Amino acid sequence: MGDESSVNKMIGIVLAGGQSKRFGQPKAFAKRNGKEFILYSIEALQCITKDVVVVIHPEIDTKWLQRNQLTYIQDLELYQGKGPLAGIYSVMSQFKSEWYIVLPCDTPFINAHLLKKLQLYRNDGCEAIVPSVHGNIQPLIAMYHHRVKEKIRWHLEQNKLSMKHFLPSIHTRYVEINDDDAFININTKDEYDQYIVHNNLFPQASFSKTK
Ligand SMILES: Nc1nc2c(ncn2[C@@H]2O[C@H](COP(=O)(O)OP(=O)(O)OP(=O)(O)O)[C@@H](O)[C@H]2O)c(=O)[nH]1
Repeated sequence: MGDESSVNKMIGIVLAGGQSKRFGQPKAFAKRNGKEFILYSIEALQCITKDVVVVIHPEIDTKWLQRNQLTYIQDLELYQGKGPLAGIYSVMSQFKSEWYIVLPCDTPFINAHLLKKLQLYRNDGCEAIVPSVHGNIQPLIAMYHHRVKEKIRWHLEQNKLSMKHFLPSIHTRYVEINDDDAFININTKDEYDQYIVHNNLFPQASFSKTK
């Protein structure tokens, strides 16, 4: 991955460095239709780019990742525990690319079609392309230009870790997307029962507000 030119290159990032506290076990490996949640994210990204990096929590068992021949790292030590910005920065600082396309590990209804829509805006001169669904922005299902790397570092250093506060500091293009199910993320066992076990999707679905 490292020695190709970074121009026009796209790297996929799967954020799996969270603690899954509300879920009670690593939600990346919870399953929908027999398939791990994280694999839905990986496969959607693989439709866009062959270069996908998974950023894992230190306690995740890596055997599954190795079996599936996936590239994975942990958050840089300095920024561990600092949330999604730490994951994005950790990949940006180790894998060179022009653009990075980010997904969380807990959106098992995600699809590549949505990601392809975001890509259409990458020549707009913007630094981030972020979907909005019924007014809820989704910065963890988004694209970031390599230019924002140092700004992310600054936010990490200042402990300004909220994505919602980070986005206004860069040139962000918001894209309204109405594929409601694609944005469903699973945080709790109740949500797992509702969306996965009972397949109780939109219009009942509610979208997690970004921290
Ligand atoms: N690399 C990295 N990813 C993170 C970090 N914190 C959260 N994420 C990921 O960001 C996504 C959204 O995070 P949350 O929904 O809050 O997940 P979580 O932190 O595991 O869940 P809780 O512990 O219940 O808050 C998930 O895919 C997480 O794995 C982090 O510090 N580093």
